[in-house]
Amino acid sequence: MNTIPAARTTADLAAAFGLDLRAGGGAAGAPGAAAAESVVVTGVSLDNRQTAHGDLFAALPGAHTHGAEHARAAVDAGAVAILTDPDGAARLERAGVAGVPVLVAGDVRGVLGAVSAEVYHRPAEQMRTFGVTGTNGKTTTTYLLEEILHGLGRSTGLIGTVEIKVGEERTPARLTTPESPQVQALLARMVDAGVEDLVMEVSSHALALHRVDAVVYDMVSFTNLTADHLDFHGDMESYFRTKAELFTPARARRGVVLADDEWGARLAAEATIPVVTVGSQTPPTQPDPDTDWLITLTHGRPDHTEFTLTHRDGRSLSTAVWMPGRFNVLNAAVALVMVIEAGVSISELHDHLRTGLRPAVPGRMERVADHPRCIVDFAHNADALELVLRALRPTTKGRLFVVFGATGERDTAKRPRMGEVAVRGADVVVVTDDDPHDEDPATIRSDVMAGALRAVAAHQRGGRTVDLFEVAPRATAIRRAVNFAGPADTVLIAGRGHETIQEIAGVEHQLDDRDEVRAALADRPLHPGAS
Ligand SMILES: CC(=O)N[C@H]1[C@@H](OP(=O)(O)OP(=O)(O)OC[C@H]2O[C@@H](n3ccc(=O)[nH]c3=O)[C@H](O)[C@@H]2O)O[C@H](CO)[C@@H](O)[C@@H]1O[C@H](C)C(=O)N[C@@H](C)C(=O)N[C@H](CCC(=O)O)C(=O)O
Ligand SMILES: Nc1ncnc2c1ncn2[C@@H]1O[C@H](COP(=O)(O)OP(=O)(O)OP(=O)(O)O)[C@@H](O)[C@H]1O
Repeated sequence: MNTIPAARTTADLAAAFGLDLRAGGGAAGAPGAAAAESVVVTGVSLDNRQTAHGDLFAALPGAHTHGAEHARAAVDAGAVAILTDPDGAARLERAGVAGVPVLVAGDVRGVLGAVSAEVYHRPAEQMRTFGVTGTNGKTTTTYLLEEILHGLGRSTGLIGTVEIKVGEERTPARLTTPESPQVQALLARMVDAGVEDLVMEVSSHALALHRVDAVVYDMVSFTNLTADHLDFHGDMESYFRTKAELFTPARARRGVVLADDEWGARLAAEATIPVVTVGSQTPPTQPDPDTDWLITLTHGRPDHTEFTLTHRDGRSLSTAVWMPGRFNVLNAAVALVMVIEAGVSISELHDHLRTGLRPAVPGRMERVADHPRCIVDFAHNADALELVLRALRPTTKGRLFVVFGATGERDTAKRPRMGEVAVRGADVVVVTDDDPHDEDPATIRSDVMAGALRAVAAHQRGGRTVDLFEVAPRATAIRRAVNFAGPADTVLIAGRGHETIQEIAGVEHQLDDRDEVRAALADRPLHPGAS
């Protein structure tokens, strides 16, 4: 619900965005031309199931349907005007949808962000905005940023994969970056709730699908780019170019780029906004001597890593991040540099940094139990899986188990690669289901197994043994791994993190990896350990 007095007439919107205003498509019962011009719009929606009274209903062409097919239902739900493309307008006319004015644009997605921002009174301009992009690390970095900003006494709002937070109010998220009407409505609610800083994940889908048009972030960051979402982007080059769009003046004012990988280095060189670079000097990567902020890992402990961040000009800070994995130091460094480059001095951060950063990120390296140590993580591509296994190895006294699968109807190329890295990094590999969606789970598992088996064969030649199992359903796989593990072992359950719904053939099943671990441990009296 938007409590900002959003109000724009259809004539205002038509004039501002060059839209063709039609009085109800000429159908019987349509308002006259004058009436059509003065209809007041108080919100925007693009799904009839989320339409409220006073909304402009954006009827978009989609991969499955045209929103115009749902316009009648949207009007019944209270929509007072429709924004669509010429095809949509023709559909409305054919279906005899009447009674509300129709605004026509050549490319509805192309104008929707700006239209939504206008209807909600451009809320992004009324707070400080931070956006984070990258294949991995967006969610973690946003929670780190939120923690740092809270430490400074700021009131924050957060939009990301796990949840949406407006002040104290928390709602589970459906997309990493919502569609533009929801983004603008949320931002308006945040302004209303007194939020000073917005912290938000910006996915590559969001950039390609215009979900954050009309938001010019004050500070953006890039964590990394690795193979994922190639079903949508086609190849790494176009995936990179989509992400790089965030580092242009139309979308952001300043940026922070983690330049450890070739993509980061290239982004820093090609960005058309001022950017600072962050780099680490831990082997195997060597930072560019021109790196602005250098990360040095000082002490790796089982639960936290201490590190120092030094600017070329001599400024320096030391702190720790209480999440396992070198990659979480990088996430923490990016979050800190974003805040510092936004104008906060290191001395202002001092008290907070003394205790280190301890964000509670649901389903990200979340330690669910000890003896065996059971960790639930969201690693769902080959790079993340490899890094997580590498991060857990030094603190695993016994064997390292991994239970994971791959998502259905998404990037199929990553499946065998995930199988390979699991075998390379773990001692016991259990391949199971992730979210199959409408794809046959057995086919997905066999794609993952193909890579895993190749890697097992290679390892055997090298004299190392890895136990490989295929177990479904997922709850059984978790149970087997937990039962089989000894107290000194580590069991990583990867891929679903915070998620609680598993979709199989259109049916949603309740499944929370963390609950499954706890249940399995509860049935294992010899090795109690659930925390
Ligand atoms: C590939 C993609 O992003 N698709 C998005 C696209 O779906 P689509 O083209 O299939 O839409 P459609 O189902 O044909 O519907 C067309 C229009 O009719 C409307 N409609 C449809 C049915 C109905 O009953 N009523 C109705 O009004 C829809 O809202 C839509 O506006 O438009 C829909 C609504 O506008 C989005 O919800 C949908 O995201 C889907 C759910 C999705 O899964 N997207 C993922 C891939 C995504 O965006 N992921 C990124 C990245 C995450 C990461 O980094 O890991 C994210 O930001 O979440
Ligand atoms: N900087 C990083 N580099 C590589 N891997 C990382 C990094 N940070 C986190 N990861 C791994 O990737 C997983 C996803 O992390 P996170 O949720 O923070 O990223 P994300 O970009 O939000 O992912 P998604 O867009 O899929 O939601 C983590 O569970 C961890 O395994």
